[in-house]
Amino acid sequence: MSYLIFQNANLIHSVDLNNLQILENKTVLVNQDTGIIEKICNHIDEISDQSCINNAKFYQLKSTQFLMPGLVDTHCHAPQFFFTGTGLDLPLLEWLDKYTFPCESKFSDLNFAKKVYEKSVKSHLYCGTTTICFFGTIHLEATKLLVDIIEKSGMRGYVGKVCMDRNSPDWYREETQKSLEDTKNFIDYVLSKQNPILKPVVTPRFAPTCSSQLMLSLAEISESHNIPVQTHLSENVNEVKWVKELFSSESYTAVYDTHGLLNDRTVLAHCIHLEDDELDLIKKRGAGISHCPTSNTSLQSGIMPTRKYLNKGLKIGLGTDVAGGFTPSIIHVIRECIGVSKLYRSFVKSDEEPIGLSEAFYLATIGGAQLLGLEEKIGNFSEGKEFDALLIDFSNIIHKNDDHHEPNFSDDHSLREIFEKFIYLGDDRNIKEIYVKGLRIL
Ligand SMILES: O=c1[nH]c(=O)c2nc[nH]c2[nH]1
Ligand SMILES: [Zn+2]
Repeated sequence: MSYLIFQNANLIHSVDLNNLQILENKTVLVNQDTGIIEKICNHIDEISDQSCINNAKFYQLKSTQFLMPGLVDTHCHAPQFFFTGTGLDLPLLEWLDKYTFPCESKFSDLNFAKKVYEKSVKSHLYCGTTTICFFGTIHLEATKLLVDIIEKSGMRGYVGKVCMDRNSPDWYREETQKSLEDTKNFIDYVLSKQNPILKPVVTPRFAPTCSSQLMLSLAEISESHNIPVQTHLSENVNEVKWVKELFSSESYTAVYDTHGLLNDRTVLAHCIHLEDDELDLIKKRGAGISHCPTSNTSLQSGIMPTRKYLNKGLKIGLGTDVAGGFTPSIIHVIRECIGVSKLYRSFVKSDEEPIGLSEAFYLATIGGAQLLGLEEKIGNFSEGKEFDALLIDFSNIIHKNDDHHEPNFSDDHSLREIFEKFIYLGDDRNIKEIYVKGLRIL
């Protein structure tokens, strides 16, 4: 057995939605073979098994450093990295036609796919994302390649081959049967890797581009393999109207439910314009929501009423939704989550408390883990969980604006303040090391 022992470690993590715990000067014992955090204590003497200590690699952390859980991105499009930061002048349906479908159609070319996917995966990892839930494209081989690239990176990856058999250009659309066969082949491919940190996801793009037959059969595949589902729900008012027309349905959420796609493994991106009965249905089925505020602002989609959903007890994680969202950074999405909920309070509902920093951080870690069914494994530093962590250093970084980045831990600022500064002012340059399941991957 090999072990890691961190000494003088400051740890910052969420215990629950309202409880950000800051632990100073701890000793952390991680078993690198299992990836599990075996002990968090005040002093190495409290580790009773001497063989752990004899087989350990020691890290002495500085007072300017802290460990926080790896970030969870619960909704993102790997191919759209190609046009991130461009084409944000249109709302959803027009944006899909003008920018998204033309870009994604290029992933039939595996050389192009390799080039983009390597950069896409790296860009998320560098921002501190250790678990990511990706949409690929409709192409089987390119989406398999995406899985290979994630595996090589060492990240935890949930990946779906996109399914869509109508209402898109004929050069970016599948035959229903081929979509189903490729989905099954994709699932077999990922499962055959027997890699516990990789999971296939059944991925109907969204109701407008999926026939009833496709969605019903995808639901069966998800059920028979016990595999998660990801899709988009209620992002844009014209989209909602279109879905109601296409399916003569009382609600958008009911469309997924009547096709068997709503269950406790389902990740629903956006969920902005939902009626109360739709929220009740999502809750009843145990499905959860990926909140993507950066994207929602960029595509003029609206503001998700996060406080209301939290009060309902819905599962919520955060998503970058690149390239509707322009940044691969979940840290940035934390800021946006707080920012849009303040706007919501100012302009929509003055009696709803905005989301605070501790809560947004919870959503980016434990919330995301819950949404992906990983709450027993990751999300914080409880003993017995797997060690997915970022080592943050707020010193020794050459930033052009050093005034922001050279606080003195012990003299001028509390650890809590340093943490807040990192969330609002920090970036990938402050992320010194990244661990997944006990292994250093960056
Ligand atoms: O933000 C989004 N990005 C997409 O690619 C997409 N497809 C359907 N609905 C979508 N929403
Ligand atoms: Zn999306």
